[in-house]
Amino acid sequence: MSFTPPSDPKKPKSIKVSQLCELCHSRKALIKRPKNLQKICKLCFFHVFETEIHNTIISNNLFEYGEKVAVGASGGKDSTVLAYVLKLLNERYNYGIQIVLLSIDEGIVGYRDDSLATVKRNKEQYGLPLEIVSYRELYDWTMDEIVACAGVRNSCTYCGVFRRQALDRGAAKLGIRHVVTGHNADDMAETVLMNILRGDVARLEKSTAIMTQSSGSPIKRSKPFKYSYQKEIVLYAHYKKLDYFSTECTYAPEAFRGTARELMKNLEAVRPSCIIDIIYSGESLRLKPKRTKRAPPAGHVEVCSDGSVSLNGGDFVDGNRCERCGYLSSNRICKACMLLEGLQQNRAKLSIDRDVSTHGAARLTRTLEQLTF
Ligand SMILES: Nc1ncnc2c1ncn2[C@@H]1O[C@H](COP(=O)(O)OP(=O)(O)OP(=O)(O)O)[C@@H](O)[C@H]1O
Repeated sequence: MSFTPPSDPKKPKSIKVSQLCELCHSRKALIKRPKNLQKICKLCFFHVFETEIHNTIISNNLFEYGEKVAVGASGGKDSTVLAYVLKLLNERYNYGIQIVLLSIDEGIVGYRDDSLATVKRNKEQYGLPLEIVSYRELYDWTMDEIVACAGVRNSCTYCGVFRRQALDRGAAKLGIRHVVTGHNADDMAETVLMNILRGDVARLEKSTAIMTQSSGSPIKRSKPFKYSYQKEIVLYAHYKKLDYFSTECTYAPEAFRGTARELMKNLEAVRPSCIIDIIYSGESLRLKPKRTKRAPPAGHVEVCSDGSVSLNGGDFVDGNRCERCGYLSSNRICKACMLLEGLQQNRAKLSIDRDVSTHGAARLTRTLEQLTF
């Protein structure tokens, strides 16, 4: 491509060749791509970023024409960029999908309420319908209450199980069978690393799948940002001036995930391609066939030495429904109901004041501190 002359011919700016975009060779390079350190201009960055996501969508046949798709919208950078880019690509390439924003309100005062305000603005900005489903309406618990009852240590376990099911139930309510989330390449690599370090072979096998579907559930999940670097998502949101919420969750990430994240960041600083390389390694692993092991009894909840909760719902039955809540579950009792049972036993013991409308977790924590056992 030819060199673009400066806009004011009287004041010619000498652009060093090294400062020109390495892709169009005409505009000034403004961004060093975190993925491959290429120096490129803003327009080429938008183009490559969007095109790589389009290629991921097409090469993995993520969407069917006419399909209704729910974007798991948390108001954070990843899902905000996902909603924006999906709408743009859907119009540009005519995927023929109908996009809906689906948000889960976990009930974390001072965090999720603020991020949901962002999603409500995104709804207007992008002209997309929004559905909000809350833990309170589904489980009669908020995350603030759960943390006050079960402690902050296991909060990610509870939140993860409930959010997963809540997204499914929210989608089912809307008659949607496909949920897309903003999980990015960094999240993927981090998960592969964590599973390797834990020796969790069963999870390792599934951790790089772009599309997943639980047995017994009609709802599939996909991750169009599987190969998109977090730093590039942030850059895109910044240069596109997207409206997103950037505060970390009140409850710190699971300690081990935090350590794996730190390790990934250090590795990326030395060798940026290691994020993609870890994903490729995960995809290429061939695991030994599994040995069958006798399952613990149904409803068994085991707290491991690292504080994590291991769940077992007994015999695996495809297409089953949970005996308690009636929602689709591959186990006799779904994971959410197993966790709820433990929480309810604690609630009965502690008789926690449920009115958290004013002070959230702080109020409940104080209530707990006043109790004697
Ligand atoms: N409360 C929620 N409601 C709907 N979807 C959610 C919610 N929380 C998370 N998700 C979905 O799961 C993805 C990964 O969530 P995670 O908690 O890891 O947040 P994240 O990496 O900070 O992403 P984001 O920047 O979108 O918040 C999000 O991108 C989003 O698609």
